Amino acid sequence: MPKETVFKSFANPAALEQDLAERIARQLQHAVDARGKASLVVSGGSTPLKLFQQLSLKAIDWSDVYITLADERWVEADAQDSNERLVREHLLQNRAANAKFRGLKNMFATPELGCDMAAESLANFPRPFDVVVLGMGNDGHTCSWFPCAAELELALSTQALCAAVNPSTAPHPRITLSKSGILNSRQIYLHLVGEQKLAVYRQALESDDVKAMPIRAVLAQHKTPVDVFWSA
Ligand SMILES: O=C(O)[C@H](O)[C@@H](O)[C@H](O)[C@H](O)COP(=O)(O)O
Repeated sequence: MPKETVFKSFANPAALEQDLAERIARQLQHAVDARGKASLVVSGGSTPLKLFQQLSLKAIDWSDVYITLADERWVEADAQDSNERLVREHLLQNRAANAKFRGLKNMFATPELGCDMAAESLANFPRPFDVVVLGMGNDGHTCSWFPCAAELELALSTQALCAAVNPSTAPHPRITLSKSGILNSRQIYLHLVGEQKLAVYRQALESDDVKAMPIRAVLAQHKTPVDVFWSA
């Protein structure tokens, strides 16, 4: 289990989003006050959209906040399935429009070719990352660490910041932050909504077989605090 696991349960997603947005904003501002700038890593998917909206309204020094993605589909930045598009439309709005955003997709044809450049583009991000917000799929993936992917082992073992992944169970080639990249953080939040995600989370706690459920790479470690925020 992580060194400081907290499980917070909420009656509805709105209550969770309000609380989590407040926590993240406080931690980002604290990082800016302490070190001059802050870094935030967010996930795509459907779960965080309203959290992004809440966060975008917070009155913090957004121009000192560096934001990137936990993973990205290798599609154009304005494509429907792009996590960058999602972040631009939902997070980089209101007060957060001043944040410094760097996506992971670049001009290379494949994530394999674009991996090094994606990592280099994050060179001026404060590390450890101040806050990382992760989601989880019903197959136990987080980031783009898909159980089925041939590249999973590399994504979990490389010391490089980024890895390419070609999942057979999800659309698009992907680029993902590696396990070492994600765990080099001051705080990880796992954001889960609904009974099914709760059941998957409980299942993940039952074993340490990371290949079967890669979220275990985050849950079964002692380096970085993980707070689980779940709502019905
Ligand atoms: O780009 C992505 O898809 C993600 O970063 C991914 O890891 C996501 O967080 C989970 O698949 C949960 O997705 P939902 O929030 O849609 O359930």
